Amino acid sequence: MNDVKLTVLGGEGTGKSALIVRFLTKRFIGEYASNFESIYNKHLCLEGKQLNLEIYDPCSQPQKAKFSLTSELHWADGFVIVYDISDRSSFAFAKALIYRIREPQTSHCKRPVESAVLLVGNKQDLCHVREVGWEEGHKLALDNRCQFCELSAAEQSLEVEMMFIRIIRDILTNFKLKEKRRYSGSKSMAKLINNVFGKRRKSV
Ligand SMILES: Nc1nc2c(ncn2[C@@H]2O[C@H](COP(=O)(O)OP(=O)(O)OP(=O)(O)O)[C@@H](O)[C@H]2O)c(=O)[nH]1
Repeated sequence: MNDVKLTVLGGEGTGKSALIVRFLTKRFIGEYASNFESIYNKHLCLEGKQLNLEIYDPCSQPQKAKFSLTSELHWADGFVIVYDISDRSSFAFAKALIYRIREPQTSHCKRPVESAVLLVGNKQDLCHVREVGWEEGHKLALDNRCQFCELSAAEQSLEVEMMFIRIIRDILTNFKLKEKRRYSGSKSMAKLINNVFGKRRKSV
């Protein structure tokens, strides 16, 4: 069974827990205790594969707090970055999170393939008090090689499920890419060794 590790990040009160619970239970629960982090497990079958999905919901960091993400960058195969379309400060925080994830891969988490990232503008039902336009979110995502969608955890169940399936599919694509690179890497290594030792055998 393939393990798929997903971290959900975003500013305080953007709806991270509501999105996760909606995906896991198809229900919307309005209030959650947010002073502890949680890892949720779900088994699902996708693209003919049995998957063990782990979703990490960190206890919220105040948006002004300095965050490192180092452990999340190590652990997660992909990220869902959530902002509230009615709260511009949560969009600025989402931008900072994306830049942190996309900054040149430092040695501590060198990855052969970029992490899969999906930017989500939540609380679309609050469009009457919207502060962040759809185009802004879409541009931020496009400019940083992320997927993008707007939705409402409060009112939409299918869209939330499709959002999670989308990021999981991207992660599975990355797994295939990594496999290919690993295989071609070992193949070229074998060729190199053969060239070196193969030649030496001939000269003896
Ligand atoms: N109108 C509306 N409210 C939402 C939606 N999603 C979440 N909320 C509300 O937003 C508030 C925060 O939701 P949470 O799921 O606790 O948000 P969170 O990001 O996990 O919160 P922290 O863990 O404190 O950062 C709650 O009052 C939810 O009822 C939505 O799609 N629409």
